[in-house]
Amino acid sequence: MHGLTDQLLRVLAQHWISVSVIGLALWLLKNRYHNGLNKYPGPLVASVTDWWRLLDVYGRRPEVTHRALHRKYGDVVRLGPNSLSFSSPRALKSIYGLNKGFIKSDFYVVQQSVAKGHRLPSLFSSTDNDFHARFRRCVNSAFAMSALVQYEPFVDNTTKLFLRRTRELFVNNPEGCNFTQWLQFYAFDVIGEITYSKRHGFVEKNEDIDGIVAYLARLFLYVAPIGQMPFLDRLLQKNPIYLKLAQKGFFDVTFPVAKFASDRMAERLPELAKGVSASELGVKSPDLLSKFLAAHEAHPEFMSENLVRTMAVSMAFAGSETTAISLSAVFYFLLKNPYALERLRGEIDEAARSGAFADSETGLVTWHESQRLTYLDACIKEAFRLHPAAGLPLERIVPQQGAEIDGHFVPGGTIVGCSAWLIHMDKDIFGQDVEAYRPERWLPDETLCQTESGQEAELRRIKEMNGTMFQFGMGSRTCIGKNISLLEIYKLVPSMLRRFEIRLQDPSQEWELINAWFVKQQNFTTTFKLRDIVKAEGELLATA
Ligand code: HEM
Repeated sequence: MHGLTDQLLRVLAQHWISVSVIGLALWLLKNRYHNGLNKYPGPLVASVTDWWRLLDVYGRRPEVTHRALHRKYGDVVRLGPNSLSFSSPRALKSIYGLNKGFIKSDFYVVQQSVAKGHRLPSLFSSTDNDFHARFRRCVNSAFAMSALVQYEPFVDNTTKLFLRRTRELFVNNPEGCNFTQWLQFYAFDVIGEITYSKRHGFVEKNEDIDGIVAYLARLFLYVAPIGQMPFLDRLLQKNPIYLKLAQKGFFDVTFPVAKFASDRMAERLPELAKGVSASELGVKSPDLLSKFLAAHEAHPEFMSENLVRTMAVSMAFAGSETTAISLSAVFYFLLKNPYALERLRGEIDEAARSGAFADSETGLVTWHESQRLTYLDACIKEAFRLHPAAGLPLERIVPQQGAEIDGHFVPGGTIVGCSAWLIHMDKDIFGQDVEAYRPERWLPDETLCQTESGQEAELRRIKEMNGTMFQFGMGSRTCIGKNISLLEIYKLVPSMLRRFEIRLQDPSQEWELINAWFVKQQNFTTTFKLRDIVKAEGELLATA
């Protein structure tokens, strides 16, 4: 026996290079034929190793690659040994439909934050469906459409401040404004105010408070590629040795937003324990933190203080960059398409003249007022369609028994996903000119509405487009903050257009995109001039 082992070791020592090459070849072959996924087309290298997709995402424009691959290979593309991308809206219900048993992949685990060496699964990053369902039930009502009325005063405060600061800092300033960053400052302050009744102070100071924006940008640049091979995270940021040392207090890498959340909780918890009500504490209208704390009181066995903190921090993580990117997209496409800007401004001015807006001093538009602006709605939807914030497939793992997706049986354990960057390009749903910015696609075509059947067909077409939009995800993990972000966007865009003449500093310049999970715009510099706010006709007569 010993003789045989010695002989084997001697052969290995002599031929280690050939043995390694054969081992590697076998491993690559195993990957290639894994679970029978070799029948799906895609780049050869992608089928044998996840390094292909890691490097692609590291290149910062994976959505461009994904589009090119689907154009070449069709509706299903293999992006890794165990990973498939689906581009047809037909796949959405199978993957994201309720009670289908799919779970989020480890891509999301890489996004879990760590506090004192312990991982903190959040509503966003948890891969446990039962934990998620319980968590979501505890906090869902805080995000309902009916709760929006309570948050509008918070959004109003920050929006008025934003309008004032834009005037002070950027009107007639030849240096222009880094608009994406400025909108991100806005989104951070709104979320701060809605969550804690307190802003971080980005807009007041026009600076990246505590380096939060820069921290988030670095974080996403890390999680996007590393999330393609999540085991690397256990060697890097979530290395067990590092986590152990952090538990023992050798490091404290608390994210500045987590510190802000902890400080606000520390202000409230002892007082609430003494029976002091939120309003006595100066919380004007119920903010998100007071709702999360109420959930903690109602379900102390589940909704721990830690979960309250995690939820508060998630608001900034999930709700600032995404909203700022979407706002930037709305403005950018308008500025690049003067006919659309003209038409939208016409709609807003017309509404102002007819007395549709209560405020003619600051230019602020209420949520309710914004809902009557149909062309505004079309411009926002078209920007969402052409520039969805999330730039990667929303990965899910197929349940053990396998599943039928868009006519294909996919074995259990396979990672599958759809990206809004592909879904929104479906010509059958959105029209042959999907590449073009055309807000009119969201409005009934008057020439086709001459007959009742024509009108019905137009309404059906628009309903189908609305039902296919994927910028907020779908199903049980759909964006919980959707209504809050819509509140911000539908108010800010018309308010800014009433108040300012906004121009691209260099009209010929295109923005640059960086897809680090969220597709952030760079090089989007604008200039501002003050506009006279259009007043209601009745108001003009009264002052004449
Ligand atoms: C235009 C702005 C926004 C966009 C485009 C957006 C996009 C998304 C998407 C695509 C998902 C689903 C991710 C997945 O299935 O993998 C999601 C989930 C989520 N979003 Fe948003 N989001 C936006 C604004 C917000 C805001 C303002 C908040 C907080 C106030 C927020 C909080 C969350 C949370 C907590 C989740 C996880 C929900 C769950 O798994 O139950 N988002 N968002």
